Amino acid sequence: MGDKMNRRAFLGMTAAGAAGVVIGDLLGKAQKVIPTASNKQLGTATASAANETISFYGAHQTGVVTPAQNFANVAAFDVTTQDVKELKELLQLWTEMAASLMEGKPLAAEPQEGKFPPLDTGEQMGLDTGKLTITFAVGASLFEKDGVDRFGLRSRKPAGLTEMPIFHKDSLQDQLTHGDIVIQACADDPIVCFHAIRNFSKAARGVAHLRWQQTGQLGVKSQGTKRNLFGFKDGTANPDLQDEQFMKNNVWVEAGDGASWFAGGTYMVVRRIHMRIETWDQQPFSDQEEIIGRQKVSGAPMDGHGEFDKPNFADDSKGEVTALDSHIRLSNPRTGENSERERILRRGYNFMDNLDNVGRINAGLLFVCFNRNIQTQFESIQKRLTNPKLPDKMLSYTDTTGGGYFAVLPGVPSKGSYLGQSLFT
Ligand SMILES: C=CC1=C(C)c2cc3[nH]c(cc4nc(cc5[nH]c(cc1n2)c(C)c5CCC(=O)O)C(CCC(=O)O)=C4C)c(C)c3C=C
Ligand SMILES: [Fe+2]
Repeated sequence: MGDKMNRRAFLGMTAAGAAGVVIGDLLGKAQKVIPTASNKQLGTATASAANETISFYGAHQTGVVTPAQNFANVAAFDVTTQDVKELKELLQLWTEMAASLMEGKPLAAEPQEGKFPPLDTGEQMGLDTGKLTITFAVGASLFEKDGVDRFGLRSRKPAGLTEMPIFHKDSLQDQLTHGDIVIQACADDPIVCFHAIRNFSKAARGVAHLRWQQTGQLGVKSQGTKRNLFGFKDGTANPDLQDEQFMKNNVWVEAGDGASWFAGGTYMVVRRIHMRIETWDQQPFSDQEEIIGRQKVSGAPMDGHGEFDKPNFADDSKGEVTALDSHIRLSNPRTGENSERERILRRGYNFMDNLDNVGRINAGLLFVCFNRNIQTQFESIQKRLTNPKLPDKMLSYTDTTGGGYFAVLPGVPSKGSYLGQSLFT
């Protein structure tokens, strides 16, 4: 009850958002900041000269073509309300919150009047926003669950948005898989990411709750392409983030692709891939390179010298230089016209979650990729990697335990609009 009233109060306060007032401004004016010793000393996040912020507003959401920040927190929610009005209100509230957080503004610096918990939990105060991006996406279950058209949205589901299938050798755990809504928070500070997810969850109480969440990180001061936990450079063959033509062709959904409300969105694939670190660490150096299909130190292809040299598979049809079942050769055989059309934008993070229940290191890759068509891009690649007749050599060293398929909502063009607005109109 308290939470519901709290959210209503928040929404009431932000009703002015529709008239173009952002939460941070509004709360900044409506609620005075107590000049405690700590915030006097630290100031608000926006006060820092080094504070780099990214605008929430635009035709596309951020966190897709944004260069990967050092930390990520990806969280999936189950929507518990059956009332579409409450779902819409939650998306409106999250819109205002996300815009404010990305600007480095606190949601509120002060307890509310009366006996309510503070609107902002506060652990980010004094921290740089760290280029925080917050990306919202929805799963197939939001449109239809167990055959039920829960919110009258069944007919709006983009055709390519299915529940993530179980691929060969997958070990999906229900509590780490799927979800009605996913929020990806990325920033150069892990507490900033955590703070965002925590406050979205807090604001959702009674309407949606966390189903799973996964943190991830990259090397903080590494030079060049970051490495995964097998010790290889990961991202070398990724498209150039400045390549707008590639993003238009392979990442952003267009109105003609199907559901017109989804234009400007993209499909997000998440795979929580546990890596059998202890087994991998016993493999000879040369075997590790053969499995990946690249040189470990430089990241160069097996037949090249520099990281960005192009492998020449055409002159190696028997796989004597780059094994036919190496990871890069199966991921991108570089034959036929499909190769370019199939290309995805990868944006993964390493995860390190202590030990599992039998004492093995519980670490791996939080694989995230964005693509315009899951079936002809991600799935086409994934099916080659998991083809039982010639599986990716790397498959013996990984177990995929969670993730899902999600539709990243189109961007919010300006203040006063909200996430998913086109879905409801
Ligand atoms: C289905 C898509 C992919 C999954 C799942 C996947 C998992 C995965 N990958 C690595 C490590 C590397 N991957 C590399 C390249 C690469 N991987 C995919 C796709 C998937 N990977 C693609 C499309 C490519 C690019 C292929 C190309 O065009 O050459 C590399 C090489 C360096 C690079 O280009 O990034 C590494 C290393 C791990 C560890 C992993 C799961 C745990
Ligand atoms: Fe890969």
